[in-house]
Parts: sequence; C-alpha cells; structure tokens
Amino acid sequence: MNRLTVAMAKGRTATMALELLARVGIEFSSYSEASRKLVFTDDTNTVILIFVKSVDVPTYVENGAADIGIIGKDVLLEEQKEVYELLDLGISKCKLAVAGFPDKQLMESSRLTVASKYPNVAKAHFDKKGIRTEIIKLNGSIELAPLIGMSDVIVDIVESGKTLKENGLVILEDIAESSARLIVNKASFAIKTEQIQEFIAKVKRGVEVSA
Ligand SMILES: Nc1ncnc2c1ncn2[C@@H]1O[C@H](COP(=O)(O)OP(=O)(O)OP(=O)(O)O)[C@@H](O)[C@H]1O
Ligand SMILES: O=P(O)(O)OC[C@H]1O[C@H](OP(=O)(O)OP(=O)(O)O)[C@H](O)[C@@H]1O
Repeated sequence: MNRLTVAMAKGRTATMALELLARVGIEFSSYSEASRKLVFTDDTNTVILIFVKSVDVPTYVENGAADIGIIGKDVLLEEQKEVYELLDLGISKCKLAVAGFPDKQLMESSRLTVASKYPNVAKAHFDKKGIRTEIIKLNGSIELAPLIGMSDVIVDIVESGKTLKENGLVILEDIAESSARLIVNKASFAIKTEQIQEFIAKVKRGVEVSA
C-alpha cells in the first residue's frame, strides 16, 4: 500500500496535532519535540510525517510533495494555494486582526503604513476598505513596529491578547478567525481517495472526541 505523506510545522500546531492523531491510533513513537529529525514514520508504517516551515506547508501540498498538510487558516489565507481544505481541526485557534494604538480615527485614514507577517491578507483587507497602504513585511515581533514608529498599524494573529496588551496596543478591527486545517493535494485526492478519506475520517473522530 502507498504511504501517505503528511506535512506540518514543528511548534504549537504540531504538538496539538500529534496529540490528536495519537488519540485515533496514528502514533509516531519515535518522535520527540527535542529531535532535529525532519522525517518520521508512524508505528504502522503507513504515514510519513515531514516537518517543514509553517509558511511552506501549502506549497508542499500544492506540489504533491506531501499528500496532506496540517496548517493554520491564517497561512492558507496568506498563501492562496490550489489545495483542498477538508477539515477544521479546532486547534491552534486565534484570529487575524488589525491592531495599533487605541485611536479609532486611525481606521478612518486614507493611507496607512501596515507592518505584517501577512502582507497579502493585509493588502486585501485595506484594499476592500479603499484605504491605500504601504505594507512592510516582517517575520516576527510585529507588535514592535508601531511602538517604534515604523508603522501606523499591524496585521497579526491574536490569541489571548497578552502580547498586544503588554505593548499598549489594541485590536482595531477583526479580519478572520483561524484554526488548524487539514489540506489535501488535488491529484493525491483523486489517486489515493480511499486512503485519504479513511485518514480524514479517523482525524475527524479525534476532533469530535476533543470537542
Ligand atoms: N499565539 C498563538 N496562539 C494560537 N495559535 C497561534 C498563535 N500563534 C500562532 N498560532 C497558530 O500557529 C501557527 C504556527 O505559529 P508559530 O508561531 O508556532 O509558527 P511560526 O512563527 O508561523 O513559524 P516559525 O516559527 O517557523 O516562524 C500559526 O500560523 C497560527 O495558525
Ligand atoms: O495574543 P497572544 O496570546 O499574545 O498571541 C499572539 C502572539 O503570538 C504570535 O507570536 P509568536 O509567539 O509566534 O512570536 P513571533 O513574534 O515570533 O511571531 C503572534 O505573532 C503574536 O505576537
């Protein structure tokens, strides 16, 4: 039987996703969070797990290097790849939002400088509102940008709100809810339909048990 290749990123989503998979009998006993290994096989030797950078998960799946990916909706909205999004895992919940200093008038501006790890999401959001933007792409510590006058606002993910609060920032507008999603390569789904459907059905049971 052909094995299924599943791509995900190490970190918070992988930890929760692997717990969920273990609950439905898809176990990777050789995996440990501390390991630097990038490829693992499950205990039944039917699933290959590859670890890639979070933003690259949709690319691996679109190209068929992985049959399945587990990735945040935030990344899917940013990357816009041609993949099937088939299941919401209900983990890694957060939301994409516009944030800045508590100044409601900011959102009335006709032009804004926006710092974000999500330049496409940010641009699309402000384009829809008819606000012209200069987008500054950053890769982390986004909340710093308004503090040092690098941008008027940011577009970033917010979970507990602790990072915003501790930096004197507030949500100015919500953009979209995010949670981890299961995505599938289109050709793989046509070729390995039964195997993929069986995998998804198992994962779905795990999601339902944890709900
Ligand atoms: N504070 C958070 N709470 C809940 N989910 C989050 C939070 N931050 C990020 N996420 C979700 O987890 C995913 C991975 O985030 P994480 O911060 O672990 O990796 P990353 O910073 O995108 O990747 P890298 O560490 O490779 O730069 C995000 O795309 C998002 O869907
Ligand atoms: O609302 P909170 O619970 O505070 O979580 C939100 C924070 O989590 C993410 O950062 P991450 O930890 O990935 O660090 P980063 O700055 O390197 O992106 C995100 O970019 C926010 O900064």
